[in-house]
Amino acid sequence: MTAAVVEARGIGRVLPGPVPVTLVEGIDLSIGEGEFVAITGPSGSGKSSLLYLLGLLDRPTSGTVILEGRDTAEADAAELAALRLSKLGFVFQFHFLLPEFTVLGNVMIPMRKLGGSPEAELRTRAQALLEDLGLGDQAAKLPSQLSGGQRQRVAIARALANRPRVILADEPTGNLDTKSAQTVFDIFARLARETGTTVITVTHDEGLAAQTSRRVNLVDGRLVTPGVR
Ligand SMILES: Nc1ncnc2c1ncn2[C@@H]1O[C@H](COP(=O)(O)OP(=O)(O)OP(=O)(O)O)[C@@H](O)[C@H]1O
Repeated sequence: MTAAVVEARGIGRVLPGPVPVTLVEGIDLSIGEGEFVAITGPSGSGKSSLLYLLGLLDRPTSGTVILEGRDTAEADAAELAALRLSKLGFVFQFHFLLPEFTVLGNVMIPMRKLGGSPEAELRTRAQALLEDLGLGDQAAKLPSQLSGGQRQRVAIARALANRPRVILADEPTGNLDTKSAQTVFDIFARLARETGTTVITVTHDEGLAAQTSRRVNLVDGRLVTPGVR
């Protein structure tokens, strides 16, 4: 078996307060290279919370997340930010593209942040990513000139900018029509299959979840095996 890319060891997240709120608890997971995983479960079951923990956007209050064999429990905020920038790519329900930047400019933002390559090389790589996602002729446009489905594909290109090991997506099709939603899942499946990128996506769409290679089902913040209560 190949080594895990992302591993959760007994992770839980409790929001402190007079009445503490448990978002997730006791999650053990090991996700390998090129897996395409759907996190499913009823509304409020903790899907987004789990995704944020796996994506190092939030810290567990118990347990730990291991990324490519590295225990992130001791990492400080700057180290977590560096890991997110270089190893992870995020796609959300809303595209969060910067409206004043062109499509190409948006894809180049994480590349510039990471640095280390000449501008011309970044430009070429961003253009190639857009072409790969069927957006080659949209590079000079502003996000406002694109359709919702195209904007989400730009957001995927931006998530792929620094060649992440893992793409984490939170209801990436929640705002899209059926056809655009299918395109997003086709892209994810191809990325996983052809490039070995691990894709972890939250979805409440059963038809889309069925297209992934693995389901992680949550009920009340805990993992359950589908069909077993
Ligand atoms: N900041 C917060 N304060 C209080 N409760 C919260 C907070 N964040 C999340 N919760 C609660 O924790 C639970 C898990 O939330 P989470 O968003 O992870 O669930 P989800 O499965 O992604 O839900 P949905 O499908 O509706 O997006 C929910 O009951 C939610 O209301």
